[in-house]
Amino acid sequence: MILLGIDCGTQSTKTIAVDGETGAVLAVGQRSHAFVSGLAAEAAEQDPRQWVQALEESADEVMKKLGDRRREVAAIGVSGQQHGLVALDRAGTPVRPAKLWCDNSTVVQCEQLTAALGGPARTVETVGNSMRTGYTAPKILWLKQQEPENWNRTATVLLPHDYLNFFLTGKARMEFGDASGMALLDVRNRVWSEDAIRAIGAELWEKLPPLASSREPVGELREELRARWGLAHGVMVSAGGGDNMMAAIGTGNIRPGVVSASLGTSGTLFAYSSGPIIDPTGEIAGFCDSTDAWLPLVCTVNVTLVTEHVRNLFGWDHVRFEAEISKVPAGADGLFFLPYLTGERTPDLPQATGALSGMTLQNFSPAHLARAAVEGVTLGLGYGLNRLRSFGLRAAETRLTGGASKSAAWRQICADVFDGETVCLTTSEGAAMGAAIQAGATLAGGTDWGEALTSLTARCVHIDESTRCVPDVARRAVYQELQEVFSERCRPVQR
Ligand SMILES: Nc1ncnc2c1ncn2[C@@H]1O[C@H](COP(=O)(O)OP(=O)(O)O)[C@@H](O)[C@H]1O
Ligand SMILES: O=C(CO)[C@@H](O)[C@H](O)COP(=O)(O)O
Repeated sequence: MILLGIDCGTQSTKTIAVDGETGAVLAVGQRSHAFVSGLAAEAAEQDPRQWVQALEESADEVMKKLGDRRREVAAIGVSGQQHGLVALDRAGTPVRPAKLWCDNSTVVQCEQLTAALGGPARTVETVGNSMRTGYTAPKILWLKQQEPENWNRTATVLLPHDYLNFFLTGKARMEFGDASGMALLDVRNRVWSEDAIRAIGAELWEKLPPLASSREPVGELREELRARWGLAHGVMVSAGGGDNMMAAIGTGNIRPGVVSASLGTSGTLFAYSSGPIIDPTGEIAGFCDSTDAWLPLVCTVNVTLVTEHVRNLFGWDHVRFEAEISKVPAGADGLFFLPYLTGERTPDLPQATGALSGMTLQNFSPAHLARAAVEGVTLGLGYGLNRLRSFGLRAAETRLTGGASKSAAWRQICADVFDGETVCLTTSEGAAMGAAIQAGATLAGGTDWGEALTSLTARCVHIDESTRCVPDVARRAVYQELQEVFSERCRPVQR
């Protein structure tokens, strides 16, 4: 039995084929997507049709590598960047590009929705989350206010992974995990919040697809795609979920006592919880996971968007970037980079800008700037980790996944900043792996679902001991001091 996991991240879509018996990754395919260009600085959009093309082409690549074994593909799971607004017309065509999780153009709509729900505290009470520009509810209100014609043409509102499920099966549906990131779901009870929907407009009810358990399959793969990829009949598509929900599964974060961090375009830290975790400040997102439990999570927007920007400024490849940051000591000889190049979600600073300080003739160099950038974004994650820890969400080690977890120097900086060991899994594609595992559990179905999830995770998810990093006493002391400097300089917005 072969399971396909597809992860539509912000920068690319990856498809992996996993042997359901041995847990081995048999093939990987990847295609990039781009942001829409020429938008205002605070906007971030992508054309959902690019995701479809990237899915098709990355899956084509995987099928080619699988050869005759493609006939063993039994199920597909889809993971997707969270929160993006995909608005479809009656024919199932996007009415406009998708506004993404890192789009900060909805500050006004966040304020309006927060006021309509009775203020910040009542908002968190109602949906388990505060209104953040990253979430979907303010994007929906923005569409209604700014583009009424597109809003009137919108028949169905979906999230990125739901849209890909729709492409694969022809069925529009949402599941609890990704839906919890809309700030429209009462996350405690996993039902739509009537108050939140009323705050946008009653017509939204008709535009929301059915909402179901993350354990329920969406349907069967469409015949046209089955034939294109040369698969057997009856390939099942599972519910899938947001990329962090899927990365939780793909890093073995399906029981209490595990903390994972994803270093993708965004930085996220999350932990499985058997009950809802609601942070009155909204800094910890009170998300559901995609196994019908919960996934308290902290997300920072400025991670590889910042380090890639610096890397590109100097025209370095990743090997050179790694070498440059490795030759600068912890603390970058006093150069401090507050990394808010694109606003920030945690803390709630959607209109923040970045800052460099402590420059001297000695430290104002490309290598120092690169090191300070990595340190700045990692301190941003450290701020979030401390918040999770204050809610008792702790682990002996942090499991790292996502593109930047391939950097050994960055992994060590994480261990030193987090003051705890870090380790990677044998595949850095945690979200795609989680999607494949969820697909396998859904094949087992019914009362066997949980057991199948556990045994598949045991077969497929393995710690790579060669990547383990242990905090160094001297560097840890440097970063503890810098973590305090960081907390002083980032001031959350008071609403
Ligand atoms: N060796 C590396 N060192 C640092 N960053 C890396 C390395 N390899 C990949 N990355 C970064 O990882 C990011 C992509 O990670 P990924 O998890 O695929 O993101 P997403 O899912 O958001 O598209 C890119 O910004 C890329 O620069
Ligand atoms: O907004 C969030 C989490 O709340 C982001 O984590 C997105 O889900 C994008 O993920 P990556 O593309 O960075 O993996």
